[in-house]
Amino acid sequence: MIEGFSAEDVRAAEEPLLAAGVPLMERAAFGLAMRALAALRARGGVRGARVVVLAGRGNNGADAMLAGAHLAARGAAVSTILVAGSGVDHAVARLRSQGGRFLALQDADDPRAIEMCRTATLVLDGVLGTGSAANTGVRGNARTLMAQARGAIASAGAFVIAVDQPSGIDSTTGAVPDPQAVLPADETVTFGAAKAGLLCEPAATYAGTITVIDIGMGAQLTATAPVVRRLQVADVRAERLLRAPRASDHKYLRGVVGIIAGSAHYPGAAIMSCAAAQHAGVGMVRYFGPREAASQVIAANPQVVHAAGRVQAYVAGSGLPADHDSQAGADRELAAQYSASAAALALALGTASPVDLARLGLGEGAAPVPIVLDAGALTALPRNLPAHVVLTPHAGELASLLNQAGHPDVTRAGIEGAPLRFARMAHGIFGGTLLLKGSTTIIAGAGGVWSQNDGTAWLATAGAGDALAGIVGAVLAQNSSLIMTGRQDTGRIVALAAMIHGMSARFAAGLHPVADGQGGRIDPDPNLGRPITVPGLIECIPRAVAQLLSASPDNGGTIV
Ligand SMILES: NC(=O)C1=CN([C@@H]2O[C@H](COP(=O)(O)OP(=O)(O)OC[C@H]3O[C@@H](n4cnc5c(N)ncnc54)[C@H](O)[C@@H]3O)[C@@H](O)[C@H]2O)[C@@H](O)CC1
Ligand SMILES: [K+]
Repeated sequence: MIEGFSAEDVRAAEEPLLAAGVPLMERAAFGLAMRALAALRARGGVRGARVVVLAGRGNNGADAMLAGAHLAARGAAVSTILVAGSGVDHAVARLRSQGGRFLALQDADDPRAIEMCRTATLVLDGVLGTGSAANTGVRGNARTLMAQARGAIASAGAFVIAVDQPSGIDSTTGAVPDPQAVLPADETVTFGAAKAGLLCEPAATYAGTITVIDIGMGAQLTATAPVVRRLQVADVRAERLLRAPRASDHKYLRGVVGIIAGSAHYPGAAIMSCAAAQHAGVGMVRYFGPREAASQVIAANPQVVHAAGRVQAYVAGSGLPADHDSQAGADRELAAQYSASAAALALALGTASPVDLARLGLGEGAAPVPIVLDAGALTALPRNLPAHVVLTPHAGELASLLNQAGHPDVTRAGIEGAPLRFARMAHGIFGGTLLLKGSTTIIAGAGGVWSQNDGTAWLATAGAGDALAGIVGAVLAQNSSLIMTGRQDTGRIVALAAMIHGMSARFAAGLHPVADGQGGRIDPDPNLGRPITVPGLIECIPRAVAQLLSASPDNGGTIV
């Protein structure tokens, strides 16, 4: 598990160690230098390599310069641009003593600074760290330089390491107030613990590979709640989050998912959602929909059962239009789908009427089960939903939900610029467990916030969300009794679903899974991969499940 902390909490954890004289900065700089050396060795060697240090006047710049001194001692040509005109004295002196050269920036347009960047092999971005004013981005001369240097550094093909964080991002929220002045990094070498903002969009896009350098403050943070967590392959195994079939299992014990999706006019979402759930390893998928749609679903997935009856989790709304009234008025099938979806939500809330239960093929006294509300089911939601009601909007759908909830100014673009903030806000309003789709998936629930980034940009394709809804339904069904008895956090299980979805997409794109953080690294596969289709992704779900299951014989959960 990767835990992302607020900059404030990391700084608070550092304080007692600093007071005790622990050389945190030396440790940070040494770890940074080791990563920089590895990057240089992979690019033709250290001796004679041209390293450019962009140093602000705070400790972030000092870290970068002290690392620069290690590199200079090993033969690299290290040039430092002091973007604020000066820097921490002892770090300047150390680097100078190793032969480092300096340019104290007085004029933001100084051509010498851009020229240095244009010929760099490696750039260390040490302009701003956790001490920066969060909501402004880089300012002054430093801003002008960063904005101009981006192009020069890109044309040099230089490897960029962000020191602690890319300068100008909000390391707690992941906001990027001034994207034009942020230098995209190939790697972020962060100290002590991952900062939450590195795990959240849009900042995550600028961070590249994240490497956490242990500077000995882990113990200080154990009592601190992380802002976000990220589930990794090893956690799924260690916590036995996936249930492998047992010899004594039959199909009902392996989880049954009920899918209320699509219609005769919109069968694709139902086909994909059912197929995804089936491939994720449940015992049965029941399809709730009109006969004509069902025949298409079954033609594509012959094992799907078109009969109402008992399930351990529902998925409702995929492939159903959001504007119920205008659509359903003209289409009786859609109207029936909406009312089945409403009945399943009522069951989850414990308020189902006999008519609702009959619609779902259930008898009196049927117990609540988890439900996923997707696409057309994401409208006019009640508040204070229990955790086992999972909402899976994309940014546009979340904007509509928040607009309906009395926040007319919230826009899709606004949410994309601050997904963590809006996911928390929506969870605060609606309760339940919220999965906000995006290049990084944010899950906000009663047990905290998860940020999963297991996929690939190829995943931005129609139908990927339908597959996700099916996978979420499958893992909820498999963990239904644990969730409904409070023995498992719904958010953790939804994070697992996002992980299966992302891994499947990477396999379909010919990529390896995102590397597992061993040695403190989160390493994306450098290959670009290839286009994927949603059926291709679905075919790869069993491979993702198998990888996550290995060494995870049984989660001990019973599905009833
Ligand atoms: N506190 C500690 O014990 C440790 C801190 N470390 C490093 O120290 C960093 C934090 O250092 P600081 O607190 O000195 O802060 P920073 O180095 O992040 O920056 C503070 C300085 O930047 C300038 N500044 C602030 N906002 C600005 C803006 N918007 N535009 C341009 N300039 C701006 C200010 O002049 C201020 O002096 C961490 O990110 C990490 O790199 C590490 O050395 C590990 C130990
Ligand atoms: K930085």
